[in-house]
Amino acid sequence: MTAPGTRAEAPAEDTDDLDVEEALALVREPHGEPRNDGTDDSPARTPAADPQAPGERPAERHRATPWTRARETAARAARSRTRRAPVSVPLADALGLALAAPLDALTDLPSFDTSAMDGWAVAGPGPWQVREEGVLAGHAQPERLTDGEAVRIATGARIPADTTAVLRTEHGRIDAQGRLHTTREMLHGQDIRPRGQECRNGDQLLPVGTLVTPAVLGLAAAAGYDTVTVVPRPRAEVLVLGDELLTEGLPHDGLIRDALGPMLPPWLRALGADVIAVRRIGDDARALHKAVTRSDADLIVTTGGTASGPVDHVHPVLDRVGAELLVDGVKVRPGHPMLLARTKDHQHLVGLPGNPLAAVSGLLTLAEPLLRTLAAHPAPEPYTLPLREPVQGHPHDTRLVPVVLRGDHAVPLHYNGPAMLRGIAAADALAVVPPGGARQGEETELLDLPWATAGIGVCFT
Ligand SMILES: Nc1nc2c(c(=O)[nH]1)N[C@H]1C(S)=C(S)[C@@H](COP(=O)(O)OP(=O)(O)OC[C@H]3O[C@@H](n4cnc5c(N)ncnc54)[C@H](O)[C@@H]3O)O[C@H]1N2
Ligand code: MOO
Repeated sequence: MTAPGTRAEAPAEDTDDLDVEEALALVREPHGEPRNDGTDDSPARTPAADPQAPGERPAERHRATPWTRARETAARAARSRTRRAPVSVPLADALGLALAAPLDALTDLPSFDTSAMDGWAVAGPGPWQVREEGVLAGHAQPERLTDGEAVRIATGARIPADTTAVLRTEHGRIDAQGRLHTTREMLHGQDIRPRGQECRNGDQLLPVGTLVTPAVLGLAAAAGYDTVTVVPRPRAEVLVLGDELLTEGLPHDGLIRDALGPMLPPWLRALGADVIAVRRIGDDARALHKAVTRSDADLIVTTGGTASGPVDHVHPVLDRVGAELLVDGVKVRPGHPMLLARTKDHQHLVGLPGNPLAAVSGLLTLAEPLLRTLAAHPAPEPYTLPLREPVQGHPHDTRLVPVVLRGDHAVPLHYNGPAMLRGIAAADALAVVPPGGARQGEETELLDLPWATAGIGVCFT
């Protein structure tokens, strides 16, 4: 936690400077005018000209991992551990998981010769005598037809033996003698779906690793499955740190509402995790130590306490449990104090900074590649769009800036300071702005947000 007075007590190089992200948020309004309308959460100041980022000690810069490498490290960390055993789950629980076994057809599809249309099953050339009883879908095997005979048939019904074609209702006419005539030329086998047209029993329908979408669920059911074998969701536990956090009501007396407790669990679920617990730890090193050592989650996500204030307990606790720090700071704004550690053989910890947008940045930089790899999900295809407005860059670090997608452009949003959620709450994606910034019209990589690509109902299961 950033304790009251921390900045005042910090070494001279840290004291006066704004965090660069906060400063940039002030000056990146249209026409490059400094903003002074009270909508940012930092005092109206201009950024320092010093190329060393404000609020940052040289040692931190040296240690911090470049953004792209940090993401690769997180994915590699997940690959380096043994994957959990595949599980068999009912179709209703499989959405969003990856297949751990190929989906092989358990039957021919269709499993019997089927009528593709409502009409008549006919045998031989017309006109045909129409039988009295029709054939409906789901009913017993109909009687064989003889040449010159027809029978009423519904879409999906079994084709009687010796049927030569199905005549659609709209292409047939019954004369005064009750005989059926076709009004069109008919082909042999027309509008019959032959057994095995889509697949034969044992054919591979989908390979290992396929993401279970609603369409996959439909195919699996059609092919005879009640359960599918999938890679289990990685289990995540969220530890919310900070004595200043309220879980309800209005902020008061220096206390603020916990924004991350409500935000992270559904977001982690959208990233493929099963959130097994959310614990409030306060600023209590012993409680944090206990929670970390007792957890059997695949991923522990902490919020806050990553910096070096008097109650920032994440580093000391990681030291104490003998964790291996894989990433200790990332060259990204916001969120540079984020970290990734291996706490046990099969467990990692992502430390998200407490500032809410910085936490989002940590979530997408470290937790997303880790969870995606544990869940055996494919990496999203990188894509770019031109920026509608220029975005000022950090001198050394990547910036992640909330944008909305409008037509063929990404439009940067305001309210993108590290402590703000107003921009991201309206955003479709985060633009990955390289060190030095991006010009108007410059093609810029985008990270989609889960609700923009899949919709809340699909993703946040
Ligand atoms: N001397 C330095 N101070 C700070 C530095 C630095 O480099 N040197 N970095 C700043 C940056 S950048 C960030 S980001 C934060 C990260 O700090 P922590 O991870 O230790 O986070 P806290 O100090 O606990 O909290 C920061 C801020 O966020 C608020 N917060 C915390 N948890 C929540 C929550 N669940 N919901 C809403 N808001 C939360 C907290 O009250 C603080 O205002 O450190 C800077 N300081
Ligand atoms: O720049 Mo910090 O990393 O506020 O988020």
